[in-house]
Amino acid sequence: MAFALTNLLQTLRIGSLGINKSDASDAMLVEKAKAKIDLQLAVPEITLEEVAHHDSFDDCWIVIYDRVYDVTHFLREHPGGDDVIMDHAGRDATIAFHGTGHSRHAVEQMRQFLIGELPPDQCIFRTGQNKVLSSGIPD
Ligand code: HEM
Repeated sequence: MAFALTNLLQTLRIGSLGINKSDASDAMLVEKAKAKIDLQLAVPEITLEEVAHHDSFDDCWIVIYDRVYDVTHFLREHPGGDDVIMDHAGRDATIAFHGTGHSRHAVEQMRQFLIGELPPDQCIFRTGQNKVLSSGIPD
């Protein structure tokens, strides 16, 4: 299903380059397809208390912008070193992550480690007036 939707998105992108198609209707279809893909990426809620249990080199979760990432297998490959991530193992690493000024590539790479999101009452970046506004951070 995801494969089919990806194909659809690619087809529409090519179509909207100008071959007799309404850009507006293309855009609408793309938005609908994206929404379906987003639904498929839905992840479970994980509390900060649960995250705190995963604070070791062999089992390392971190929170970035209210989302939970299992970076256990990424630690050794991290271009910035394993120690800087281990400093935040089992905890919120948002400020450190953002302060380092990670590239768009890093933000994209992060998606593959996503395992959950904080419950709404523990979110501090994506709730109420505090919606994340930084460019490059996943929607
Ligand atoms: C899943 C989470 C993370 C991913 C996918 C990730 C990815 C990357 C990547 C791809 C780079 C190379 C430079 C770039 O493209 O921006 C990098 C560098 C770096 N990262 Fe991360 N990172 C993550 C978490 C963190 C955290 C939590 C810290 C905490 C301080 C951190 C600190 C650094 C540092 C210090 C560098 C080196 C910057 C430099 O030498 O210019 N990263 N990271």
